[in-house]
Amino acid sequence: MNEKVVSGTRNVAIVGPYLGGKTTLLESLLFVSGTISRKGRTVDRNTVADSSQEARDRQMSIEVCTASTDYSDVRFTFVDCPGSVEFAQETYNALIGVDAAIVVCEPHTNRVLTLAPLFKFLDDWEIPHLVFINKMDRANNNFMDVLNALKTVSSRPIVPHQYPIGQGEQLTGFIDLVSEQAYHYHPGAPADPVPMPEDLKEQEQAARTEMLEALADFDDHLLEELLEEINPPQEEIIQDLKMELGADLIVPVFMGVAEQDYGVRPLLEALLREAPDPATTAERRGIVLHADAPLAQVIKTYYTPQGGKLSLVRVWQGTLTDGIVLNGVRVGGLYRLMGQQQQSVTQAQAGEIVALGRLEAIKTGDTLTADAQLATELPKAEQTSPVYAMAIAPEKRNDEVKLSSAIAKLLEEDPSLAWEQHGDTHEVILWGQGDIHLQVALDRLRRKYNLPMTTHLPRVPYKETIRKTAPSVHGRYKHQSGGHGQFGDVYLEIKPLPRGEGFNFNQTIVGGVVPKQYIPGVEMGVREYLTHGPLGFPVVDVAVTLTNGSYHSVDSSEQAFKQAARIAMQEGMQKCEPTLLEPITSVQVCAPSEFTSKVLQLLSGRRGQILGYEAKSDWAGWDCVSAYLPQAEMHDFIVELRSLTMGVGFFNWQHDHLQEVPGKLAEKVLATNG
Ligand SMILES: Nc1nc2c(ncn2[C@@H]2O[C@H](COP(=O)(O)OP(=O)(O)OP(=O)(O)O)[C@@H](O)[C@H]2O)c(=O)[nH]1
Repeated sequence: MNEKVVSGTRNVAIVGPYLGGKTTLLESLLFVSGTISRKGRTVDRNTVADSSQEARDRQMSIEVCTASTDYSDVRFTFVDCPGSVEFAQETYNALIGVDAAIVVCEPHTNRVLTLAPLFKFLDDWEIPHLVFINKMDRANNNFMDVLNALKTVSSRPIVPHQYPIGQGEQLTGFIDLVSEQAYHYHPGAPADPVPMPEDLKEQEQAARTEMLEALADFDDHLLEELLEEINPPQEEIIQDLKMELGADLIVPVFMGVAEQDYGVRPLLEALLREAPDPATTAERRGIVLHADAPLAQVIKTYYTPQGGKLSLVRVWQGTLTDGIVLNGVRVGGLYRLMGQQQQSVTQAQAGEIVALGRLEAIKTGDTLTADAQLATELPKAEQTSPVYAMAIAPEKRNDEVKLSSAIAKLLEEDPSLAWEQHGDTHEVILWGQGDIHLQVALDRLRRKYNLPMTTHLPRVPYKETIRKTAPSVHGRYKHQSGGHGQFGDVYLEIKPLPRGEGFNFNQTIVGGVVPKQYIPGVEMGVREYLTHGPLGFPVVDVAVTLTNGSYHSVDSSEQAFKQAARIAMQEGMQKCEPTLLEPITSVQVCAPSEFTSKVLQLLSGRRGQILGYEAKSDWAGWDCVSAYLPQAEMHDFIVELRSLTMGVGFFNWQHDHLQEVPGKLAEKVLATNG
């Protein structure tokens, strides 16, 4: 298919907190630029993005979706990203491949904290971004107050680019602070220029001065003009906005009502004028352009409902063509995506975002080259660690064999999932970022792979140990049933070991009372018994010594000694005061410092042992609390942590040690697990 020739490309991510209106904004951007003639609505489940059944069912974005539109001879590829924290990894992986990001937020000062992790990521990765304050028809906070609140979560200066005329339901238009031109919004049509409202002149001047002063911090010429009270020419201001946004020095702020297309054309115009082009982005990322050498990076992997694999890539340099071999794999199809629709293209140039077909064994984040010599890995977004688990099993037993390959594909599509088959509980555990995240994964297993699953809370992998020594326990196995019989006879010492020492087996046999060839049988019998101790759990931190025994020259065998050892263990362990052990994780919980006392309470309320807390070194205004937390208390810890911290708190964890379960609680655990 012949494609329209355009003079430039911009790849722009649409990011921001949950339900801020990102998908609606994309719909509006496609509409005002003429790519779609009728807008869909998320409630009607007919938008270009959020086109998967899993997204439509929930009326929320669950993965990145791209759509392109040509505007004034430039091809914009927008990447609509999910807002829910449970799908943040999707957003981070995609942000690596764009030239700029529009941060969509709501005009509420008390919600800006939800932007903190996103701003942090954008700042750390130096991704040029601007803010679009959406839902201005619902604003109940003053515009400048929202701006000031935004300043508290951004390390870059927040710079007004527009000023609203009216507020909330009274919103009628905006003033462009560069041209000082006022506009009147019209539903479904471009805004009309109108005279500047007299009563807003003062506020407009104040906002404009704020913008110019912020720009002048990076431009001495502009600073001089301001000091000499010279009104700088518009071209100079636009040039500064372009340079300073492109270098991620400032964050310009726009506004509107995406649902009514208010403010969307000016946003598109600003992106056209001021957003950095792909070559500038590549240069800033330190990618030295060799025009002929293809270099791309995967920012998302999809498995289509038909089962085909698509790798969404940012082409950093060179040209990709269908059939090209990248990282040793032949590309089977080149597509531009419009939500779930694929449009075949013959080639993709440096700076484009396209989907490549059938790149088996290639993962999200991978750097793709045609020439192995050039294969230096481009940096990729850090992997978020899984914090929420569910045990899963196929509804139909025969499906067990299909499960691992289906899960492998799920993980390719969504690298923030993880899975394990637990060694002790034998459960298949699916790990992710929260309940919705895992429910989406289960829906995909059912729909795409015809694998309906049952779920339950993962069992806590309790273990047990002993408190006392049994110095000499006797086990005798004697069996006579025709032919030759079975005879094994042992004395064992069972002793507790310090925590974390595991298990060891010794023998102090003298005079061959238990012949050497039978001793491995004894150890086997002991080990087998210890997989399931008197309380029903695997036994740890125990030493068993074979001290004595006897044998029969005809009837003894390794098997008989194994049985004898089991008998001794069964009897002896009861005398050793078995006790229940629970896994304790070491957690690091991070949240804005205003929530630290709540985090401490949350941990203590869940039997956590606080080890201390300190300011998070790489994040001003955030604290990290270190603690030991019983794994039994971790299941919905993230849910409560998020609800206490406006959704921004997170934690990392790892198994640390085993610890005795306190008496009363142990009784409860044994009553429910026994
Ligand atoms: N009043 C008002 N509502 C809006 C506006 N823009 C979007 N909405 C509504 O806000 C809700 C969320 O919009 P979406 O576009 O799905 O939000 P989103 O940011 O894409 O959602 P996620 O990607 O799931 O985080 C929908 O009900 C929209 O109709 C707006 O400008 N004004």
